[in-house]
This record gives sequence, structure tokens and C-alpha cells, in this order.
Amino acid sequence: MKAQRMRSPRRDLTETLLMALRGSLARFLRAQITTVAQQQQRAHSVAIVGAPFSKGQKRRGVEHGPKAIRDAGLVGRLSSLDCPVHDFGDLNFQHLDKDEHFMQVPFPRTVGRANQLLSSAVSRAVGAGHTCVMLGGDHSLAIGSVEGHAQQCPNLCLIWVDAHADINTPLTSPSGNLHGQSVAFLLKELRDKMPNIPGFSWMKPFLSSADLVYIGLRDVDPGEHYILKNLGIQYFTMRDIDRLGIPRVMEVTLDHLLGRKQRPIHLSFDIDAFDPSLAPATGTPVNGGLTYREGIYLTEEIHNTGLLSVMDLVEVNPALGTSREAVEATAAVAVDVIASSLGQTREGAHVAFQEIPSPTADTEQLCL
Ligand SMILES: NC(=[NH2+])NCCC[C@H](N)C(=O)O
Ligand SMILES: [Mn+2]
Ligand SMILES: [Mn+2]
Repeated sequence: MKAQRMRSPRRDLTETLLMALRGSLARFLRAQITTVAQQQQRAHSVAIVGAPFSKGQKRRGVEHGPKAIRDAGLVGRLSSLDCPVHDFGDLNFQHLDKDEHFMQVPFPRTVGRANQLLSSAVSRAVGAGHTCVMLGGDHSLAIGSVEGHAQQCPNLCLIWVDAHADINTPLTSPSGNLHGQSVAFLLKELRDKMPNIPGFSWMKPFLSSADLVYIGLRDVDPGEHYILKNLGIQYFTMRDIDRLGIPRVMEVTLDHLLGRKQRPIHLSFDIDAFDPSLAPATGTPVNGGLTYREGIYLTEEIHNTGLLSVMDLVEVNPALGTSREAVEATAAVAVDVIASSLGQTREGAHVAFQEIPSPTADTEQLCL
């Protein structure tokens, strides 16, 4: 009886797989396995790249963001997560003297050059097998960060966590500021809508609008709203988060980006996504933002994919806090979301334990 049991579906599947392994599928599967292995390897060490830059907007102080985030204990927190941390220090950006406005846009060449430098730094860090954390600086830096990431991982997808969509073009921007236009530089679908901005001839748009999801929006300009709707971009406003809850928002986000195939994730996190009561030291605060727990849940879910490859943490501006406490609180939240993106859990972890320690004669002696 037992011996003649029906073949299990799993056995059939195994046989099918074995047969397929001899064919061209074998190459495909092997490639998949290597990619997963590389990703796991990449998740193992973290590179920190500081980007003290502020010319993508008009308020001074955001160039001190990297120092504030390091002073809040970033390196120590990441080291305690059992991953080797390499802090590559801060990039050295030049301010170009002859840099006239282009249309309404201030400092186009300075911003273009800074992003070119950042792009190669991020590309090198990812190429060396690290998960890269870029500390801004203003959000115009995402242009170089995502571009450098894409040089190594052309199939990346982008999760943009922000109160703002940062998808203005120079022709729709109400401020001219490039930190409100970063995404427009990346998208292939906007190629014909972007003028030739001096300083940016080194790059071409490479991202499809289907490979981008926004979370946290609550201050979207009219031109940006038109672009989001026209390109059918997936986004979740704070209202959507109120309605669906952050677990469902993350489920739909990850299904949208990874449902058909696994690929590296670029997380671009603007600290102003958080409610200003949590993160007041930022240039363009907007009421009604993410709660602390929503921000942590969001980043835990991204970590759990095992696919996070580059993360930006931008727009921490220590000059804009009304007190030292306000600045320190903002930087502490920044450290928390970075740590959570890289594997810090709320349930704790037990890297140092193989068993529950038993008391010995020695330990009891010590207690006496
Ligand atoms: N990265 C940011 N904080 N961006 C704020 C952008 C504000 C506004 N939408 C603009 O384009 O000027
Ligand atoms: Mn923002
Ligand atoms: Mn932003």
C-alpha cells in the first residue's frame, strides 16, 4: 500500500525542474541564483557616502545634514546590526563661480557637476558589493545617486518617500529649485519635456514610470499632479495611507515593483515625509506626515525584501531647527529609518547567542 502511494506533486515538480535544468532554463536559473547570492552578499556590508550639498534649493544649512546624522550615532547603530560598515566620508563638491540661472533654475552647472561626482561614487560603492547609504544634502542629489546606482543595476526600481513628488520640470516648477525636479531628470517618459539644462549633459533619462512608486505625498504642484496622472504613476498620498493603512500600502507597492520580477530597490527617503512634529529640521515641512511607526514599518518591509541596494536620506537641515533638541530629534529619526532599512527590528535579534547561558559555579561565585 505504502509503496504504491501516488506520486507527490512535489516529486513531479522536482523531476520537471531536473529536466529543465539541462536546457536553457538552467542558465536562467543559475543566473537567478547568482543574482540572489550577489544581493545577499551586498546586504552584508554597508557603504556610507556623505553628500554635503545645498544648491538644489535656496535655504542654507542642509549641507550640514551628513554631520548631524553621523553625530546622532549612525555608524555605531549600523555596526551593532552585524554588518561591516565602511564610512567613505564626505564628497567634496565645488561651487562653480560662473553659473547663471537657466530659465528660473539657480545653480544648474553646480548641481549638475555635484550629481556627476555623486553618481560615480555611488556606482563604485555598489560595484564593490556594498549596500550604499547616501546622506544628503538636498534632494536634487537623488539624480546622481539613482543614476550611479543604475549604472550597476539597470533594472532597479525606485521608492520615493516624500511629502513632495519632486517631479516638476523647469517649465512647471513654481520655485525653480532643482530639489523639486529630481525625478523629471530620471524618467524616460519626460525626455521630450525637459530642456537642455546646462550641467547635465553627462546623463540621459533611464527610468520607466512603471518602476517608480511614491509614498507620503501631501504637497503636489499642479504641473506635478498632471504629470503623475498623465504617466499613470503609482502613488500613495497621506490620504491613501489613512484609508488603506501602511501594511496594505507596502503590499501594493512591493507587488507593483517586484510582482513580476525581483530587482534591486533604490529607496529615496526625504525626511520631510515624516510629520514636522517628529522631523522639524527640514526646509519644506508639511503638516500631516508619516507617524514614527508608519516610517519604521515602511522601512522594515523594504528590508524584508532582501533587495535594498541604495538608500538616500536627504533634507535634514540642522540650521532650521528651532532648538538643539529639534535638530537632534530630526537626526535621530533619520538614523532610525536608516537602521530599520538595513535590518534593525523591533522584536530584537540574537546574533551573539547560540544557547541560553547556564549558571556555573564560577558565575555564582561572582555574584557572591
Ligand atoms: N525635496 C524637496 N523638499 N522638495 C520640495 C519641493 C517643493 C516644490 N514642489 C518645488 O518644486 O519647489
Ligand atoms: Mn520633500
Ligand atoms: Mn524631496
